[in-house]
Amino acid sequence: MTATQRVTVRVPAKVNLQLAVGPLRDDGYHDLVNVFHAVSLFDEVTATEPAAAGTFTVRVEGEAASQVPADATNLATRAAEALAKHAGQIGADGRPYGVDLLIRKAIPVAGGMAGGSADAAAALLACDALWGLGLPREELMEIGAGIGSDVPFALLGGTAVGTGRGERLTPVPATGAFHWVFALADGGLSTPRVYGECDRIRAEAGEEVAWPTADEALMAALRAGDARALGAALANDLEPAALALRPSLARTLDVGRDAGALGAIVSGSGPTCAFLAASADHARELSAALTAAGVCRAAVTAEGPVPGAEIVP
Ligand SMILES: C[C@](O)(CO)[C@H](O)COP(=O)(O)OP(=O)(O)OC[C@H]1O[C@@H](n2ccc(N)nc2=O)[C@H](O)[C@@H]1O
Ligand SMILES: Nc1ncnc2c1ncn2[C@@H]1O[C@H](COP(=O)(O)OP(=O)(O)OP(=O)(O)O)[C@@H](O)[C@H]1O
Repeated sequence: MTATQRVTVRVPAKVNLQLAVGPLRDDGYHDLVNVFHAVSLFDEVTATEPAAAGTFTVRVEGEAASQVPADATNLATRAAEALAKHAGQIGADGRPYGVDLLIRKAIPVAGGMAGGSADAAAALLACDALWGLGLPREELMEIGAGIGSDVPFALLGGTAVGTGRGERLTPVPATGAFHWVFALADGGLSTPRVYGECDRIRAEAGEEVAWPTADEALMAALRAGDARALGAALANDLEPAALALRPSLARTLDVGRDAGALGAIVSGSGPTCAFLAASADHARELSAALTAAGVCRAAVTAEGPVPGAEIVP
């Protein structure tokens, strides 16, 4: 261990600007073109030296804490244990690596905004610092990919295209800031269930599943910082599946569109819905309209892109 006794990392949620889902692979995953965008809705993960060397514990605070497992299945704990294994289990001082993790949750749970993946990414960065490993971020991203497809992006942040199962990332140059509103839903949706429903809908329609490709109009909108063009280009192949599993989301999307959103989309596997606004003021208006219509548990505003996981000084 180093002299550092406690490290806190702040980590953003994501929204998928384009989620093109290709054919189902033999390993149960789908090849994707996944345009990730990090937004200013953050979890915080604090890593502290454990009372007993070699132990891994986790506590969760926040409104949704009861929905998050506080045991070895927590994605943050799994990430810390994977990092300890990667580093050879025993520190330079001869003691086995271990950590007490505290997660302060603000990202909706099972909401399609990669909250669990964000916590895993934060735990990797926090334990790397706590244990004095100093691994390059690329190496942490590789370890993260073993925990979940969305984990590497939470370490990278900004806007990036993910290929493969979403873990192979290329940053996308984007100009300016985009203003978002997120309509949070009661309860979550299971990611494997939503992918399964997507496969079922496609099989029923007898569709040939195309190889996913990046949308050039979307890339141009990002380069130009053109919110109107970006709003028109937002696309999510998982949306029909999320709507089939949670039909009430159709009305949430309609209310946002009617209130003048530049784009309205289910975020990732849902059930959070994302709305692109023209300005910060417009985002506040949209948020008020969604709340007044009673089509969400809560509406929150955020900006993107923001950096990936960062140590809080
Ligand atoms: C929906 C998204 O959040 C969009 O960014 C991601 O694709 C899901 O990423 P994630 O939650 O990190 O997912 P993982 O933990 O890697 O995988 C969970 C499950 O989702 C499905 N899955 C995930 C990623 C992918 N490219 N194809 C899939 O079919 C698989 O059933 C997999 O068993
Ligand atoms: N640290 C964590 N935070 C939230 N959920 C966790 C965590 N660790 C494990 N989980 C479990 O993972 C499930 C999915 O949580 P998560 O919030 O990551 O979903 P999501 O945002 O829909 O994911 P994605 O957008 O990556 O598909 C939860 O229902 C919970 O049981």
